[in-house]
Amino acid sequence: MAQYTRVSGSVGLITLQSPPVNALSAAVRQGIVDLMQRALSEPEVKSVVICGQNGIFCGGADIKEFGGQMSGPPLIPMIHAIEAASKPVVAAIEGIALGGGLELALGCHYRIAHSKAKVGLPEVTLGLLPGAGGSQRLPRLIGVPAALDLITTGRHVTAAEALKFGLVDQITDHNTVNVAVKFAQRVTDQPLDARRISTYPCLCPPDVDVLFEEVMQSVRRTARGAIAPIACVQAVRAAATLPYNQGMERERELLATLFTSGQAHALQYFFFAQRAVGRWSMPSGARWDTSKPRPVHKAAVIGLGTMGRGITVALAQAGFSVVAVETQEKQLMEAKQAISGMLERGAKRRGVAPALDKINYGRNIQSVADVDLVIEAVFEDMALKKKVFQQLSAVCKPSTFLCSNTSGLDIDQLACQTRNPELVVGMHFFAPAHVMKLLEVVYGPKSSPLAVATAMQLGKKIGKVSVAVGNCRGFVGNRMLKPYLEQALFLLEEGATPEFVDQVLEEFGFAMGVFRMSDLSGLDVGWKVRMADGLAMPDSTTGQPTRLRQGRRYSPLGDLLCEQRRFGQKTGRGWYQYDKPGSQVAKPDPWLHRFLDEYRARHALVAHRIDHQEVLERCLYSMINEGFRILEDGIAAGPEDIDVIYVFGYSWPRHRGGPMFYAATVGLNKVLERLEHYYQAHPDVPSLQPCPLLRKLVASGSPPIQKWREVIKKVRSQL
Ligand SMILES: CCCCCCCCCCCCC/C=C/C(=O)SCCNC(=O)CCNC(=O)[C@H](O)C(C)(C)COP(=O)(O)OP(=O)(O)OC[C@H]1O[C@@H](n2cnc3c(N)ncnc32)[C@H](O)[C@@H]1OP(=O)(O)O
Repeated sequence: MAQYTRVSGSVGLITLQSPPVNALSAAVRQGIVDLMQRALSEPEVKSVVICGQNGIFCGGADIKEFGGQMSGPPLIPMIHAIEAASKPVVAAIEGIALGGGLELALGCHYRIAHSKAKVGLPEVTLGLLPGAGGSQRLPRLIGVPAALDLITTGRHVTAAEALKFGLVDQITDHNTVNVAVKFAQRVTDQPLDARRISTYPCLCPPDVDVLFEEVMQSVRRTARGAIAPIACVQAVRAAATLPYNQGMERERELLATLFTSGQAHALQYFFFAQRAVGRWSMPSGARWDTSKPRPVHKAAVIGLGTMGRGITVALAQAGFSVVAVETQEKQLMEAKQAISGMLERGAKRRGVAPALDKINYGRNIQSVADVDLVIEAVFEDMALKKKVFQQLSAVCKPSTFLCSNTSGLDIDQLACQTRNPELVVGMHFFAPAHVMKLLEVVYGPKSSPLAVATAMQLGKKIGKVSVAVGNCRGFVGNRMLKPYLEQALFLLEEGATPEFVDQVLEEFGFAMGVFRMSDLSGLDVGWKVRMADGLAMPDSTTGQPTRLRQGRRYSPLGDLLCEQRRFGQKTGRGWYQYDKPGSQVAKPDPWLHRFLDEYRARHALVAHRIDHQEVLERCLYSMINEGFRILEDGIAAGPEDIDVIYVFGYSWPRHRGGPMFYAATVGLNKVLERLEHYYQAHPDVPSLQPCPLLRKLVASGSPPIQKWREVIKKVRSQL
C-alpha cells in the first residue's frame, strides 16, 4: 500500500507502506501507480517525493510473490511512467533502497539519501538480475565499471559511496523527507529531460571489451556454477552496446531465463531459510519467541589455539570485554601477538580503531570469576574439557553460562561436570572463527532455553548465522560429513582417484573437493578421532579384517597415509603433493596412485570405471540420507537448519539451496531409489540404507520442502 499527502502546499508525498521493509508488493505497486496519477493530475502539485514509512525506503520487489502468480501493475511500466512524468519526482532514501527499491529510485529524477542509508542491487544473490531497468540505468548513471561491480556482487554501498559514484544527488544527516520536500520545491521549474537516466548515453571506458572479458572471466571463476552473475555481466554489456530499448529487451530475456531457473528458486528458498533459523525451537517446546536471553557484557575464552584466537577476535570486534586465558606462557605470548595482528588487520580493512583494549589476557583460570559467559576452546579431548568445566564451575559466578567450542563431543558429559548444567551449551565455531559465518549452538538434554537464547543472541551480535541443534556425535554438520567422507574413500578403493572425485564435487559447486579439503584441514585430525574411537588400529588389536570395523565396511586409507606422516598441506604430502610444507597448490601425486594400485591389489579389489554420476550420488545422497536421520531424531528442527549449516559451514553451493533442498530438487523418490540401489550393492555400508523418514516423505507424495515439518512431526510422534 502507499499513502498520499500534500505537503508544503505544492509537493505530493507518496509514502510506501508495507512492513517490515516496504517491499514492492502488488498492493504497493498499485498504490504508486494510482498516487502518481493523482499527483500529476492535481494542478496545485508541482513536484512529487517518494519515501517509505518507518525510516525505510524500500527493500525491493516482494520476494514472497516470486513463488506464486504475479498480479498487480508490473514494475517496469510503473518506473517508466515515473521517469516520464511531467513533474519532478524525488526519491527520499532512508534506511535502504535495494533491488527494485533502488530501481524505483533510479526512475525518479533526483535521489536524496540519509547519510546512514545503504543502497544496492542484490538481485544476483537471489539468482536474478536488476530486471526493472536497473541493469540498463545504473551503467548509464555511474559508468560501466562501477555498475558491473555493484550488479555482479550485489553489495550494499553506503550513502557516502553512492554519492561518490553519482548514484545519489545529495546526502543529509537531517530528516531526509523534509530535505527532499525542500529540494523538490527548488527544482519545480527545472527542465526534466536531462534527469531521465534512460536517455543518457552509457559511460564506457575506452577498453570496454577488454573490461567485459576480464570481468566475465573473474565472475565465471568465482561463480562456482551460478548463472546469475554471468547474466548480470551480459545485461550490463547490453547497456554498453545497445540503445536503451534494445538493452531493456535483452534484460527481459535474461531475467526470464533466470526467473524460471532452479538456481533462483534455490537462492530465494535460502534467503528465507537463513531467516528461519533465527526462529529456533527445541523438542521440549521452548522457542525463540518465548525464551528471553540474558545480556552478556563480559565474556571469557579459555584456550588460545587457532579457534580460541578467532573467537576472541570475533568477541572483541563486536564490542565485548573479553578475558582471554591460556595457561602456557609461551602460547599466551604467541596468541597475544597473533590476536593483536588479526584485530589490527581487521580494523584497517573496516576503517575503524582496533579493539585491542577490549581484551585482558591471563594465565590463570581464576581471572574469569566475574564474567557472564565463558567459551572453552581447549584441545578437542573429552578428559581435558571435563577438567576445564569442573574448574570453571568452581570459579565462575553461579549464573555464568559455560559454553564449549567443540566440533562434536557430548555436551551432556560436560554439563554433568558443573553445578548448573542448565547453563551449559555447545558453541561450535568454524575455522577461522572470526571469519566463518556459521555457529552451531548445541543444546544438551539439560540445557535451558535461557542458555540457548543467550548463546543464539551472542552469535547474532558477533555477526554469526547461528543454528540451534541437538546434542549428538558431530551435531549436524560433522555428523553428515562422516558418510560423505566415507563414500569418497570407498570410491578410491573401487577405482577413483582423489583428483577425479574432487573435480566432480568442485564442478557441482563446492569450493573444494573432499580430498583437497581434507589436505587443508589436516588428515591427522580425523586420524586421532578414529584412534580414540578404536577404528584406526592395527588388525591384531581389533581382531577384525582391515576393511571391516564394528561389523561394517571401513576404509583405512586415511590412516595408512597418516602412518606415513602424510598429514596434508602442513607436511607437503597428503592426498596430493605440494611443493613444500604449507604450500596450497595441490598437484596429483604419482606415489599416491601407485599406493592405491598396491592397496587394491593387496585387498583383491578390482578397480572399475567410476563416473560423475556415481561420485555425486554416493557422496551426496549418503550425506542427505544422514540429514533425514538428523531430522527424524529431532537434532535439527527443520531442513532449513541443515541447509544453512551446509552453505555457511561446508561450502555447499548456495545456488543449490543446501543438501535437503537439493534432495527436493532432484526428487525424493529418485534419491530413495538410488540409495536403495547403492545399499543393495554395498549392504555392509549402513549409511546407504534409506532412512525411514525419507521413505515416509516419498510415501506421502514427496511434499514441497516447506511442508516437510508436518511429516516429520507425525514421524516423531509415532516414535
Ligand atoms: C517468465 C517470467 C519472466 C519474469 C517476469 C517476472 C517479473 C518479476 C519481477 C522481477 C523484478 C526484478 C527486479 C527486482 C528484483 C528485486 O528487487 S529482488 C529483491 C531485492 N531485495 C533484496 O534482495 C533485499 C532483501 N532483504 C535484505 O537484504 C534484508 O532483509 C534487509 C532489507 C537488508 C533487512 O535486513 P534485516 O534488518 O536484517 O531484516 P531481515 O530479517 O533480513 O528482514 C526482515 C523481514 O523482511 C523480510 N524481507 C526482507 N526483504 C524482503 C523482500 N524484498 N521481500 C519480501 N520480504 C522481505 C524478511 O524475510 C524478514 O521477514 P521474515 O522472513 O518473516 O523474518
